[in-house]
Amino acid sequence: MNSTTVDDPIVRFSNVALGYGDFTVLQDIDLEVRKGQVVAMMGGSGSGKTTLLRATTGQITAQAGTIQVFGSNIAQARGEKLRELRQRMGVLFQQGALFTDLNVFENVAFPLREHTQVSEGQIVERVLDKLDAVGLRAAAHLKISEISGGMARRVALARAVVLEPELVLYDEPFAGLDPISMGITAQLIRDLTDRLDCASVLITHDVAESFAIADQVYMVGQGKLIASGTPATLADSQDPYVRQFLDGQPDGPIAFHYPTTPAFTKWLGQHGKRS
Ligand SMILES: Nc1ncnc2c1ncn2[C@@H]1O[C@H](COP(=O)(O)OP(=O)(O)OP(=O)(O)O)[C@@H](O)[C@H]1O
Repeated sequence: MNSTTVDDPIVRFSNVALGYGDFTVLQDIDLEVRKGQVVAMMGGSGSGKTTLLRATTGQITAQAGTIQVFGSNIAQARGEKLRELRQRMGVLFQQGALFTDLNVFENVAFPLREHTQVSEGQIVERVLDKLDAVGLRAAAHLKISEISGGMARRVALARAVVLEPELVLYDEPFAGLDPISMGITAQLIRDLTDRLDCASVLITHDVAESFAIADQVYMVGQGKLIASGTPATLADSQDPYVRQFLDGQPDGPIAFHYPTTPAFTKWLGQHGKRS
């Protein structure tokens, strides 16, 4: 069994192609995520960010190339091995749905009760510690209906890290938040990464928030990796795609039209038309 050493990246994509059926969304992807890093994976709508996240968790397998997570080829991991790899990851989904019939404390305690045998005393300690990290220790007793949307996001964040994962994946962590909550969430992600010494991957299109906390940025578009580097390097880039994305310009190389896929061509053919 492979296992990571200090120098190994936590996630490594080598010449990876990803897609669905005969539709390839992204190809020639090389990327690395290392311990202690916050890595932002950015790109326009439909560019393949969520697809990258699904590939990292092993929900989809690469059409080409290899994806290593914690030193293991995720495509070859099955059953117990896949479960073990996934237990080392925390995922914060965009709709980080909380259990509305449980209070804040019980929501965060849930993964501990499900996946560990730790004592009740340990549960109280660990849950309060994570709630403290997101500034909600004193909200432990509240019902989910009694907290705001921004607070709910922080509870979901505490729940995503309560098992102290080595890798945390955030799917659009800033979506739908007001500017202040966005800034707080970004800083929380940075602080939690440093505090747990884990790696964090953000799937996002929010430039300001992710650039403020990321060590490394990967930008996807036009079916490939368009740019990678530190936020400062990307901010200086003159690449037209990078500029259009960072400056939010409506006109530029980023396509407005959804690309024609084999599945669409087939569908069109069934309607007596050609693309
Ligand atoms: N299950 C699926 N089956 C077929 N095609 C899919 C599937 N999921 C996503 N796609 C396609 O893959 C491409 C990339 O989608 P993805 O969700 O990864 O983009 P994204 O960058 O996360 O977009 P957004 O920011 O809008 O959420 C899109 O063209 C999408 O239609």
